[in-house]
Amino acid sequence: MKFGVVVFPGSNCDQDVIYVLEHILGQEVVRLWHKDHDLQGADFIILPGGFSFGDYLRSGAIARFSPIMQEVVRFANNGGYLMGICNGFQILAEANLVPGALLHNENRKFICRNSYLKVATTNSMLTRLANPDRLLKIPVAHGEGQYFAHEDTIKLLNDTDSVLFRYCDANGDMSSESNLNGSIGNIAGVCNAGRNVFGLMPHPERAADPILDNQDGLIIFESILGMVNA
Ligand SMILES: NC(=O)CC[C@H](N)C(=O)O
Repeated sequence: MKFGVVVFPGSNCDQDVIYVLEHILGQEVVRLWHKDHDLQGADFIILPGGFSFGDYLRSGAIARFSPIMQEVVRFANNGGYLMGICNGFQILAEANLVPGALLHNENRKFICRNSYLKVATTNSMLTRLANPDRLLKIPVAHGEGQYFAHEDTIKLLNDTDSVLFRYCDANGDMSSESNLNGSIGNIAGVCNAGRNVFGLMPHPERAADPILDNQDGLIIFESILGMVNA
């Protein structure tokens, strides 16, 4: 599979995701500058994490108007696969490619720590190989990660099995203390109605290299590829 990783001014997780795809998973990756208009034939586009345009106005609010987003929107509307991680998720929400919005964390603090996640569905390209009985430990690092949507949208997401991940604690408990940023329904990741656009706040690329002693994020990339990297 050929991956395209979009780089905006202020992206800072592009190289991490490229490293995982190329060196851990042996995939072909092209780096796409935000001013480009050509997705270079990529089969799967990733908007990586970071602080595009310094998070001015709102995280993702300016990047959403970068020239390449015209192509990205067209690609997604034609069924192309697209994943936004953290700032990438914020850009997808600003572009209305996934439902909902990412607000400032409830405690108004930047949160940088491991999160524990429940895989809410295996009915998605990102989670199809995951074991729903096993929690994932994946780092988060964000100031604006509180998922919010109108209650009708939340109902629709639940009814259509479109919530991918929910925050919990190390025991799988979903009480309010385990909801690290105050997201509605502990939502940490969602997909769109077409199930081809995915957004998540945790950083699976930061939990994929054996040297880090935590490869819980790898199952997301392996699910995308439809194969376990033995
Ligand atoms: N790690 C990131 O992608 C940071 C996300 C975003 N800029 C925030 O602080 O909310």
